[in-house]
Amino acid sequence: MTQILLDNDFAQVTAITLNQGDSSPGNLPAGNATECHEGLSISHVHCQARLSLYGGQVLSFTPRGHKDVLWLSEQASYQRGTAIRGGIPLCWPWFGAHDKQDKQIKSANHGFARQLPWQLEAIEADESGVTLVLVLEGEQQHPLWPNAYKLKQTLFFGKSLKQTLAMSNLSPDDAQYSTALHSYFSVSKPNNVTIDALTGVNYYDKLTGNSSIQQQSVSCVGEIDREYHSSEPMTLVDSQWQRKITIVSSNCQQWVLWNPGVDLANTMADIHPNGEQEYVCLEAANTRWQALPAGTTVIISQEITVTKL
Ligand SMILES: O=P(O)(O)OC[C@H]1O[C@H](O)[C@H](O)[C@@H](O)[C@@H]1O
Repeated sequence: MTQILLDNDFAQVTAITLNQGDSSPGNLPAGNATECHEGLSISHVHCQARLSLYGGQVLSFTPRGHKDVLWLSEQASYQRGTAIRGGIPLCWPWFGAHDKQDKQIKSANHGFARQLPWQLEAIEADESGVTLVLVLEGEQQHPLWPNAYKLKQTLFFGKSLKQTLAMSNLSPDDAQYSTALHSYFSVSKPNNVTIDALTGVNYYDKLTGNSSIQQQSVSCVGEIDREYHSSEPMTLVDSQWQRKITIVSSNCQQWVLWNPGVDLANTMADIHPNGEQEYVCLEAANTRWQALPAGTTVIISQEITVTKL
């Protein structure tokens, strides 16, 4: 039975179950996976959206009159111990592979926050949109990051999507974090996408290990995996779908541009055939260690807006 969590003049929020094969916003899945995650479906006059409590992960955001802004794999796994492929995974408390990773201590790529169940703390809705607060708290979660911590994610779904992540170090010891709001943007084809604001920006190419300056307009066609050192707003223009997605971040020093390309995607069980032709990841990130002193809170955020060309 569908549980309605909020129902007022402006919005309805319902609890849903997510499992494999379910990629349509707001629908109850008919899949037959052995495991599944709890999710929320949001319907507001300005948008439809969906998220997973596992990972505290936004999966879909569809402002009225537009296609979904986010891409979600049809073969995403909804099993514990794996991350959900698509939407906006939260990479925390480290981005990518932990640099102290060794054979003794295994460390998941992109940290543990995207593979833990978050708690829903609050829901509100008014004429401008729906606000949700999700929380993840823990201590001794991982040998490489034992500090007591609290993450508070505030999501506003309206004409735009506003995402704020407050990271608190609750322990008496200083810590460091790196992070990314790892957005998978749904596009007609990576080849049809331009991101002019990356031109002229210094970047580190994870595939070659070299740093360079982006001389011409960047191609979003994979395989590409780069950290651009810029905190400027980005606009991803899709010439075929005649729309642009603008992302404004705060307190993030990099943008990560990633698409696996066909050969790597074919080795990834959770990307459906040709799925890599349907998205570009542009991630608001702090890819290098940042201070998170004992007893402090650091906040990062992004706002995502889609408009017709
Ligand atoms: O497969 P995942 O662990 O979700 O990582 C997917 C990708 O995320 C980021 O964009 C990184 O820059 C890539 O190096 C990585 O391959």
